[in-house]
Amino acid sequence: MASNESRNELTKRIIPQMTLSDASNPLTAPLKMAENLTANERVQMRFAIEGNAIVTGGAGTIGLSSIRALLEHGASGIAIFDVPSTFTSSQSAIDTLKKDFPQVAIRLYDVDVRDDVQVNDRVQRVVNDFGSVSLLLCFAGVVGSVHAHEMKFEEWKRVLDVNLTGSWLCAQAVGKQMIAQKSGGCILFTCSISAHRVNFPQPQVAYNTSKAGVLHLARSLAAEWSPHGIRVNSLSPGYMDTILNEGDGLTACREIWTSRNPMGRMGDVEELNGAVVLLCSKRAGRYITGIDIVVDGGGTVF
Ligand SMILES: NC(=O)c1ccc[n+]([C@@H]2O[C@H](COP(=O)([O-])OP(=O)(O)OC[C@H]3O[C@@H](n4cnc5c(N)ncnc54)[C@H](O)[C@@H]3O)[C@@H](O)[C@H]2O)c1
Ligand SMILES: OC[C@@H](O)C(O)[C@H](O)CO
Repeated sequence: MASNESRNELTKRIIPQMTLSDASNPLTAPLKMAENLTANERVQMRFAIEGNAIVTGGAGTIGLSSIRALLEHGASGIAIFDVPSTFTSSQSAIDTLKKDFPQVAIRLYDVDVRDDVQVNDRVQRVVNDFGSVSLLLCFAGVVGSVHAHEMKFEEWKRVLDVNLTGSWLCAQAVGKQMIAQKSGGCILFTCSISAHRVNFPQPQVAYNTSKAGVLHLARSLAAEWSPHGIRVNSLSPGYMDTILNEGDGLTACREIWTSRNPMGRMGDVEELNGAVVLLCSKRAGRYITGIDIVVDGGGTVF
């Protein structure tokens, strides 16, 4: 087994800009826990969220719920990336967040995650506004239920462009910034149980494929960016009780989904937040990278 030092030399030889055991890499620096803390303070510290977060699709149902969890655990700033129409429909929920966390800057950025120019521009604006970015959570996503043999190319492209290419563009723009900051970072993508097995009964070849792509995107970036102190993971929700699962024939599918779930129900978005906090916390999540957490009430066991 290669020692950390010899692995570092090897890594540097192959990819010279990488620095696995650089003292500034938060993933290899010694783990310090402050002394003289109460048990409660230790718990809080373990699950603390540190720094500023960019949250794509942050004005959507799961995005807003996750932002609340990040704020409850100490995030210092939130940049929400979403489209104008969703900012309008979620205006009152965003106002409530701002009222509940008056000490934290919560800023909105209109961005279509499919557009690399927009994505890079908005990430730069976040850096100008907040000074730095420590976390990226990608929730921006669309769903489509069309039979494969009837699907138009535009529909395939719509789903793949938002779910897979959009996740990649945001991760690349933020990852470059994190590497330049030299203080590590954390990226969390949203997959789905459909990244693991095909959704049924709704025909969702583009959606399923996009989410399986995101799963491997997370693993690939975890492998490449650990030497820069950046952890990359993904979350796979099962069927959650959200508007994404209404309309387009999906409401009728709910009975089938719940009948195939050991808990016999859909999930509440709050039930995702334990996994979100674990994966995003600098201490509790420190040795976790390249994994996917499935939160589905056991929906993938049979
Ligand atoms: N709800 C579920 O059951 C479920 C299950 C598994 C995975 N997911 C995934 O979780 C994520 C969030 O889902 P949700 O239930 O909160 O749905 P949602 O529709 O409430 O949220 C999706 C968000 O993405 C935004 N978005 C869409 N296209 C965009 C674009 N081009 N640029 C920027 N933003 C864009 C939307 O405006 C919206 O705010 C999605 O990626 C979805 O695939 C959801
Ligand atoms: O697989 C579950 C989800 O990804 C999603 O809620 C569903 O596919 C939308 O129809």
